[in-house]
Amino acid sequence: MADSYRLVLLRHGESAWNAKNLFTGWVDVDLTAQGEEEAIRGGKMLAERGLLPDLLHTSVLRRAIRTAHLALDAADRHWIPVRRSWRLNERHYGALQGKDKAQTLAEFGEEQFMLWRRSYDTPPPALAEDAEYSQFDDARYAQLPHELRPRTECLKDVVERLLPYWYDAIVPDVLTGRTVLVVAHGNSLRALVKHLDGISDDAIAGLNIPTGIPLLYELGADLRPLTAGGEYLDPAAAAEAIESVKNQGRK
Ligand SMILES: O=C(O)[C@@H](CO)OP(=O)(O)O
Repeated sequence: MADSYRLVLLRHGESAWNAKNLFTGWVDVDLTAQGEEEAIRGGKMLAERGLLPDLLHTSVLRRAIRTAHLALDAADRHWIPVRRSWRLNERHYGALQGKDKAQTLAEFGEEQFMLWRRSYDTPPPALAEDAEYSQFDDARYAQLPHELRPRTECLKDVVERLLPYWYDAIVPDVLTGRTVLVVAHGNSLRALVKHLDGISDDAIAGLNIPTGIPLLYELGADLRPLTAGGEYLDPAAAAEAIESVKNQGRK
């Protein structure tokens, strides 16, 4: 058995709706030109640190799939095996999908806005199955039993749907001793980091993940981080970007 294992987490680069400040969730928006640059830069950081991924896991959303491709291409690792799962998708934002964050804050006030954005167990109102920004009948979820298709999710729901994939698909890859890259989303990665670092339901509200900056976790034999919180490959850029994610919605 190896002494330690390597896991790299990467949030997709800036998306079109990140740039417009809209709640996104499961809406399948693309990267902006800046998001593409972030992805390429993320891949270069991996190569410069000698952290060449051997195996890739992504969500089934375009912004994560394209970020992974651009990053791996930049690191000359575009050929590695990949598995994708809806369980790595962004948190489903319910009826907030497509809504402007600043307008939502102005309409509902700071407390409700932050409860919806960052509380562990308060989901936004459910989205009707036939609403404009519903993914209920999207072909990529056709194999998913009706009752598993979310209409809204809080972070607790994300932890519960993500962990089976962590244990059944990602952990076996990590235990091979190869470098595993997971490209996903702000809130699905918050759910994974909560699990890895054992962060409390209250404290997770204060944790934000920046776009496009690889986060390295060295895990011990018990699959717990050797360094709490892992290591951002560009800590200064990460600190700055974390502040801006935290303040989204505020002018
Ligand atoms: O809109 C979303 O899906 C997420 C990530 O962009 O937003 P937030 O950071 O507000 O949870």
